[in-house]
Amino acid sequence: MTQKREKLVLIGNGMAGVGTIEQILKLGGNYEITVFGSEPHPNYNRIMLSYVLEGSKTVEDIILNDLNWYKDNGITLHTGTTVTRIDEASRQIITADGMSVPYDKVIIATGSNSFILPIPGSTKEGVVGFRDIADCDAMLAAAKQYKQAAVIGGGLLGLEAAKGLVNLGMDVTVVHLMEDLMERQLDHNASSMLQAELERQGVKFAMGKQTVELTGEERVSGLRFSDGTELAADFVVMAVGIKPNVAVAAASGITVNRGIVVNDYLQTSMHNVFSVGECTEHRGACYGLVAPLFEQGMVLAKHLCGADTKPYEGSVVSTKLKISGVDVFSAGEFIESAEHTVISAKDDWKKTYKKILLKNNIIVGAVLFGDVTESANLQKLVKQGTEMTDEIYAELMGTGCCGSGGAKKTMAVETMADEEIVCGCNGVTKKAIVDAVTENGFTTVDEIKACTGATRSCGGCKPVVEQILQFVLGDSFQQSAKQGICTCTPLSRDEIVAEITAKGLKTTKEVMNVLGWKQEEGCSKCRPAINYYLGMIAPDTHEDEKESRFVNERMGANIQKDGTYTVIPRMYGGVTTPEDLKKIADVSLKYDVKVVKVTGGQRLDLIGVKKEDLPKVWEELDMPSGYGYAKSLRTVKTCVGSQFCRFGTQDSMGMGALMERKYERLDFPAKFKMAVNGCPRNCAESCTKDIGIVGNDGGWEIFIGGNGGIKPRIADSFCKVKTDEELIEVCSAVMQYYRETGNYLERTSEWVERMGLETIGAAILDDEVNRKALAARIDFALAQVSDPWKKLLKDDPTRKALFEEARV
Ligand SMILES: Cc1cc2nc3c(=O)[nH]c(=O)nc-3n(C[C@H](O)[C@H](O)[C@H](O)COP(=O)(O)OP(=O)(O)OC[C@H]3O[C@@H](n4cnc5c(N)ncnc54)[C@H](O)[C@@H]3O)c2cc1C
Ligand SMILES: NC(=O)c1ccc[n+]([C@@H]2O[C@H](COP(=O)([O-])OP(=O)(O)OC[C@H]3O[C@@H](n4cnc5c(N)ncnc54)[C@H](O)[C@@H]3O)[C@@H](O)[C@H]2O)c1
Ligand code: SF4
Ligand code: FES
Repeated sequence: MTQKREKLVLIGNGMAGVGTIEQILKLGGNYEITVFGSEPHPNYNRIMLSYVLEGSKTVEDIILNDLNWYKDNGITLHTGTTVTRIDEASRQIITADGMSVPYDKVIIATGSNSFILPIPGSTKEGVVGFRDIADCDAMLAAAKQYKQAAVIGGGLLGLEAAKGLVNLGMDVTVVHLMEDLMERQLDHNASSMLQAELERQGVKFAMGKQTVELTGEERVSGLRFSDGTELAADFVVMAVGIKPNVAVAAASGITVNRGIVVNDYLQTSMHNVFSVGECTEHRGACYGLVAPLFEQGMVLAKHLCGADTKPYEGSVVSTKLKISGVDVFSAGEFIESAEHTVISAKDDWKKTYKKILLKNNIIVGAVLFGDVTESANLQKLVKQGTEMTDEIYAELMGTGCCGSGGAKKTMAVETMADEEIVCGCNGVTKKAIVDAVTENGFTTVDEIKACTGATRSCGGCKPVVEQILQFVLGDSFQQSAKQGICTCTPLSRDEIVAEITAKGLKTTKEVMNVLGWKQEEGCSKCRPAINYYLGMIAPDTHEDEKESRFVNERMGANIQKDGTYTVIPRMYGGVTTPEDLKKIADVSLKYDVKVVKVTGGQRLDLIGVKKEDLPKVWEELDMPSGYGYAKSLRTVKTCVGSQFCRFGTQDSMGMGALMERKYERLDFPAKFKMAVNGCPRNCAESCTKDIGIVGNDGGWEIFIGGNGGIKPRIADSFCKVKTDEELIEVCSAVMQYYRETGNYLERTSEWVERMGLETIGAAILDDEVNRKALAARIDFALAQVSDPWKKLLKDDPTRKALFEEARV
């Protein structure tokens, strides 16, 4: 006779609750599981909402367990269903919509709610917290319609929200109560360095301000502060902390304080009812970060499965701000007092800061800014209450002899317990990583990420994951530690390019075969990259492999949400003629183009062309493609310049058109944008372009490495030239050097940072022979390119296969 399974009900479908269920499943717990969640989504990674807002991830990307996972594990899931109370007498869970479900055991994991300041105006339209997908959607929508945002609260959440809104194009002011940002994690030094860096990235600050009212009619229009000053804002995000959500527990008669009170085995005051996550109060502490929640979940899962477990004794927390270009870390105690011994180093030139606090020679806390390479190590030392020694000091402060660091670091992971969580964001233990190496043969961080989830969120655990790999793989680590371009190969980009050149490899298949790819067919990461490298190395003989290109490049147009495409005809230098405009209008009317949009690069974008109409549209336009989809020169934006403008000293329109004609159609590692301006007023915004050109001092100034996208970067001034010929030679050399040394998909903004401006200058400005050779090589490559549409329109079979049959 089979044993009757106990009914386990989870209230709260968030990271802590579902993390516990995952552990129970791993331990083979024999439960019939039901999950209730108020949100309409399956379990997702709340941490990554900051990336959704920033635009680097979508909601789909952050789903941790999709609906199939629940089904596959026999879990009954009720989304969009709020539990109101637990009826102990009848052992039933009662929901707001009248459902009652029997239980044997219950886990409450209802998380927290955003704390909304109880001030007049806080319920006005345009005021949100930042907690869930719905809040994130509200912020994304507001950014499209409104421009002036205020984020109240300069903690972790407020700063990540502010940076996200800046990326969305809003003018953002962080309003902070204290004089120091993140005062719960950072000391004054780190805090001011952080503020300076964020100001550089476009965030504004109003410090030491207490908001007493949100003004406006129905919609918020501003903030009023206690000192009588005001700030205009048509959108307000409250990020002033969280409030544990104890509603279900309180309504059920369970003891609550700030959170739901539990003992060391996560038991509440009600028999058979447990609690984990942000809603929980353990030994007087409520946590607001995921690492402690996973630690709680691990103890509870073992307890519920009858496995041996130590009691939960509390957690030491550490934080990492998820804003690119801002490296800040804090763990344990961070404000010094008389009982502390302080070790610190501040470097105003490198903009780095390190502070370590000792109490009776035990490492009790640390703050890092700028260089966080020691963060994982420090986190562990603080957590274990390690005594400071000469060796550890040398390791942390970089004063030891070189060569011994690696060994010491692996010693640190060697002493780590198997069950210790390495990746706080995803609850991955040391054992899970070791198993992924020993049982599955994985050898790289990427493979560990795909298998276990470690490093998938904030990335803060990557150094420890690397150290574990080093520890388990020993001598063979060096070979695998260098990251391949994808999981199909341990070879780096440079090694692949060298092998292709040395062995004269001709096709992606050949490269994969000869260089021993783990997956015969490669993957979507390596195939387009190799196709690019092959074309860059042998522009005259390489046969472009359409099947290795991304869909937009195969189709020669950008696919849209609704499955239609956009068509961008080339307009050299952003200049057109009445005849071309008429052609565009006629074709748009004939093929029912829904919207004609002027792009940021001064082109016309015909949006909503059906796939089967694409060849006819191009045929009838009879204009070159603007390559709006390609990893090649997109546009050369120009200002009016000396032909018409009163200030113009150079012919920017003429030079822009010349440049666009010269460099169009050639493949680059990533998309490439240019601008040409007639004078330093810079109306066509050279500073955010891969190459920006500005008429200056009777000649031209060349800027490189600018970017206005997700990771904005102001271009660096590269050099000044006197003549048009010099201008073209330098631009040609920069482009070819980028083509030859850039990683596939690496924008020039990243390339300049990686290579260093000095290296690029040495290769191009200081070495005339090399400059001329680079310029000659790009001319040779340019001589091989042709209009793809002209070719395609004559190639019936390809045209049919691409545009008239179902697959793309
Ligand atoms: C934007 C953002 C970024 C963050 N970044 C980080 C980070 O980088 N690092 C870090 O460690 N932490 C970060 N955090 C905090 C982290 O996300 C939380 O600590 C963690 O998600 C809490 O998990 P939880 O399961 O306890 O609560 P939650 O994730 O809040 O889950 C609780 C769930 O229960 C549901 N629920 C509540 N009441 C009921 C009810 N009565 N019936 C049914 N369902 C109910 C809620 O709708 C919710 O879905 C971030 C938080 C946010 C908002
Ligand atoms: N990278 C990360 O680890 C990360 C990112 C986002 C959120 N989170 C977590 O999410 C939770 C919420 O984050 P949070 O930043 O809102 O909480 P928080 O409590 O860490 O910070 C709130 C901040 O708001 C300030 N504040 C309070 N009242 C204010 C007022 N009236 N006006 C202006 N400022 C005021 C406080 O001084 C404090 O610095 C926290 O638990 C946090 O740890 C973590
Ligand atoms: S950048 Fe100078 S030349 Fe060009 S339009 Fe502006 S003011 Fe005129
Ligand atoms: S600790 Fe954040 S991804 Fe691992």
